Amino acid sequence: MRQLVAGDQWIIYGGFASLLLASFSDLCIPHFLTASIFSAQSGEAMLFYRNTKILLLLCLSSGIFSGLRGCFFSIGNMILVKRMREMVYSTLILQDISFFDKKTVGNLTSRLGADCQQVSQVIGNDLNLISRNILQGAGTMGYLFVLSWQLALTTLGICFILATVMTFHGRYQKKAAKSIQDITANANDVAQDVFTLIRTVRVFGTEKQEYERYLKCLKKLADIGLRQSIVYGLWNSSFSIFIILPRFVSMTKAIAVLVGGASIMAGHFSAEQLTKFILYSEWSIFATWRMADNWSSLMQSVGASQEVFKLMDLRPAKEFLKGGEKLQNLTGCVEFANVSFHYPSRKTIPVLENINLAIRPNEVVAIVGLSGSGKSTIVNLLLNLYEPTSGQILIDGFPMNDLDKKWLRERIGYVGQMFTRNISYGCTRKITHEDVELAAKQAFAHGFISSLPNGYETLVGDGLLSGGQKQRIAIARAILRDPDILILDEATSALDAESEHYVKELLHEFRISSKKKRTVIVIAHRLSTIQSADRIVVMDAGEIVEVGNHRQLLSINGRYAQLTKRQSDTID
Ligand SMILES: Nc1ncnc2c1ncn2[C@@H]1O[C@H](COP(=O)(O)OP(=O)(O)OP(=O)(O)O)[C@@H](O)[C@H]1O
Repeated sequence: MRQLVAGDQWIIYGGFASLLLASFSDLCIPHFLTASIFSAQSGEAMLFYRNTKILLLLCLSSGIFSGLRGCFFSIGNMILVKRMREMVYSTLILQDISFFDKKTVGNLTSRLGADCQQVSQVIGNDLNLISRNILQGAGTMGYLFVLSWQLALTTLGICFILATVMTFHGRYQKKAAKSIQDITANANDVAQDVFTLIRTVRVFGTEKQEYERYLKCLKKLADIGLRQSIVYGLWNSSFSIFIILPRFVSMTKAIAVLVGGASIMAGHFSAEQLTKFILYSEWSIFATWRMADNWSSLMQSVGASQEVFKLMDLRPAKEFLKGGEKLQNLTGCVEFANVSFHYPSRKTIPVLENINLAIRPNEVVAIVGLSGSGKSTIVNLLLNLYEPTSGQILIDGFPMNDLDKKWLRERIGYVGQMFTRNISYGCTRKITHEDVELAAKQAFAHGFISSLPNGYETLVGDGLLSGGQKQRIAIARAILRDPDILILDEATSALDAESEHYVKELLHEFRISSKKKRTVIVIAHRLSTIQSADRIVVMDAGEIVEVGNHRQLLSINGRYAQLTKRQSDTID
């Protein structure tokens, strides 16, 4: 064994000072700034080993990785924002809009929050720590083999056992994390649902049931959390078997002292080498353990981020992939040629069957029929929210698929059943405040808008306006867009009789007085509102059963006549 020589005391003092500084700096100064110089490992190193090159290298690598950690955190945060952006964008432009029929808003917002954070955790923390520990573990293990391959094999065996337990533990954590994220998303769904429908909940007195529904999700979460803790405890105890009370009594140390002591007695090994060996082996085991810990965290993140990646991989709608043709002049001729359709979420149930319908420019066509007969689905296809399963839709004689979808949508005005957004929403042409006000006046919305505290600057939320007011805003929006094809889907259902009368007149004038041709498609349950339409299309169970004007349809005494009679009976 090497004797202490002059100057060694400075190494010992330096070691102590370094350890003190390391403890102090860990408390007061960001770790990554100090770790490279004053890490606890370098203090230990100076105390016990003098300047071994490998040790310095390890300390340096530890420092560099600690330093890099700050950068990784920033990168992680940047990636978090990027992932959130990508997820929202890919969801907004996705081709299969029926995705939203399966996923709820609460579910998506949960993915956006918790799941995206997990993705950033992988990048910002886990990957960096794992690579640091792999480097440290491999470095120390290499040096252990240089010191004594027999003793190194003992340490390698322990590391191998830890790595095996780590693999199983990691797999479990990945599964558990996925379940946790899914259940959290469900819990968010329940909460969102209840808060959105709070009026219904109050009216029906179902507060307790809703609370219990939420509690059920939380209980599931607590169960998984408990199982996770037990598994983590088992994993930790497997480590403690090898390192009991870290740094004091160690099983590895005991084995090393036993085998190493025998080697020293036999003169194959020096005491200095044994000391180095014990500390290096401890270091390599700690590196394996830390790696395993980070691995399980990585697996948790991977499990939790699966849904985010699935969302980002959604196929975007065609209009976001390719342009398509823009017609110079759109006359508003719409033709459904043998169109059949079923919703992607209900593939076995046909909603439209062999629809053939040609709508001429400047024509007002009303679509009527019982609830669920497929009226809104026709509009959904025309708005290109879905694609026909067979057949095609032609616009001015061009297959709709070949046209630039964004351009086409700008030319379609849509007044839906309940849609709350400001008047200028989605209007691409240049407009002034006067244009907005004029449209609002024409739609009989100016009066109530002016009485709002912020007037035209009001942000329109769901709870602010009545059904009729929302419809008037939607009509004003359609007027402002000045579309070539106007679709009114139950656009006047919530209006009082007087407003409805004026709005109907306005829409009529809007079509006639305009210099350009404008096609109007109206869906209405109240048949009195569509009597003046040029043609009325009667639908039943996804098929067109009658076409003609009001008088013609009454004279054939078919489905339309039946519907009209039932409605007038109800009124009487
Ligand atoms: N997103 C959807 N996913 C699956 N099925 C749907 C979807 N939307 C509508 N359906 C189904 O398609 C059929 C036609 O619905 P659609 O909304 O077109 O009827 P409608 O005639 O407009 O009814 P209403 O007059 O009540 O608005 C119905 O059976 C309905 O259940």
